[in-house]
Amino acid sequence: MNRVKLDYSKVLPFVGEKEISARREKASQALKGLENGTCKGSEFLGWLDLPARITSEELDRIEACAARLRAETDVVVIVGIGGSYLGAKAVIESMAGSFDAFSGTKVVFAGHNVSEDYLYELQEFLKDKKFGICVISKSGTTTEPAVAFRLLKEQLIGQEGVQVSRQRIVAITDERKGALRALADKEGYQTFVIPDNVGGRYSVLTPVGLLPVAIAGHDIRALVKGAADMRTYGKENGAELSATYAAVRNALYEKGYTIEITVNFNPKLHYVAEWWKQLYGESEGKEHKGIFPASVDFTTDLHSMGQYIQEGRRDLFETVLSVEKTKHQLLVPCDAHDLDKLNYLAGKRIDEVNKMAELGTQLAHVDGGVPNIRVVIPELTEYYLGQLFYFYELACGISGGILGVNTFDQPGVEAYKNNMFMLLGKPGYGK
Ligand SMILES: O=P(O)(O)OC[C@H]1O[C@](O)(CO)[C@@H](O)[C@@H]1O
Repeated sequence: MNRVKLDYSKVLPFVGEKEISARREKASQALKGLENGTCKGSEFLGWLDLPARITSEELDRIEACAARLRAETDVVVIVGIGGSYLGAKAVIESMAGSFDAFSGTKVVFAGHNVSEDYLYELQEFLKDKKFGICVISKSGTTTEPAVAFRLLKEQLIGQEGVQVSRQRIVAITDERKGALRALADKEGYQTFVIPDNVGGRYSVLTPVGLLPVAIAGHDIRALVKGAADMRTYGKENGAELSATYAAVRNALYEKGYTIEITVNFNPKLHYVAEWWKQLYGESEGKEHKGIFPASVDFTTDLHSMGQYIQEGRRDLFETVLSVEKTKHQLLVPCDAHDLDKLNYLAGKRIDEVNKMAELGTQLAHVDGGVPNIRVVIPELTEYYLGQLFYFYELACGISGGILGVNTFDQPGVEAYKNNMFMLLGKPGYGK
């Protein structure tokens, strides 16, 4: 099986194999805790075998719903925040053409902020369009998507009437409880279920990620297959890939490298890093512990963040997402006058320039004292994204186990919500 690979050779000048092996033992213990359900937060382990559990009938149902919405609408608004939008956004941004949005995109996002101008401008954009809404919330009560959904539902009813709106709204939420479940059942919306035992940041392979990706016209069966193959591969070798990444990053953390920067050299991966930041930040940032997840887009950000990474505080390490094969081919043109002195590149693939920038940057940052992990993705397809998602999910479960936190809860997210509710005068939240 051609697969995602891990190269931690550029970490060894900072932490030796012995230190990494010591964490591998902890990783094996953490993996056992996941596999036999004895870890903290074990009520949220539904993601572990999710890829194999997804039935062809469920994929059929998701694809049929996507086809219906694609046929009936000009655009579908995906309403959700955190894990209820980042997985879908990551796949869609990775698979879409860089300028597709300018030639009529099929999906737009809302509910991932509570910006008045964003929502106003979205409503203006939708005024002359036949649109659908895919509203996603596991709890069914998160404020940002709820505000966006209230606005968009009202607009859809205003533009198309109640009956049509009921056909154009699909809800993805809890099977039985929550405000969105109650509303969807009352209005008769088509619904899909987020399994109780799958947390939001682990839900990309549930309808949360799969339906928006299918609406956008991408291959959800390949996405699931990639994740399933990575699960199978892991079962055959003690989750070697994920356990190694977890062991290496924890060995670095224990040596004072407390910030991990996920780097891409392909801008389409920007939202994969955003998805990764929630997965790792919300899983590990507890008890005043955890590696802070950051991200940069190279070589773009080498012209903004490059100085800090090269010569700032030495508490950083990088994980570079490297896509081996580009989708297209393009050569540097030759110029008769060569006034820009670029003819030394003439005839070379643009990707060769990018790959040498990647290697040159890794070498410079290692020389500057920044350990470098490299995750190699054969090519940017739904299949390899599925592998990558599962690799990161399993590694996160293991890494949180090594850190000793409950990887699967997120108590800290309630603090801002309670203050916001109190400040907004929500009943029962005091003054
Ligand atoms: O799907 P929901 O319940 O609206 O939650 C959205 C996001 O908000 C969080 O609960 C944090 O507030 C994340 O864990 C989750 O992915």
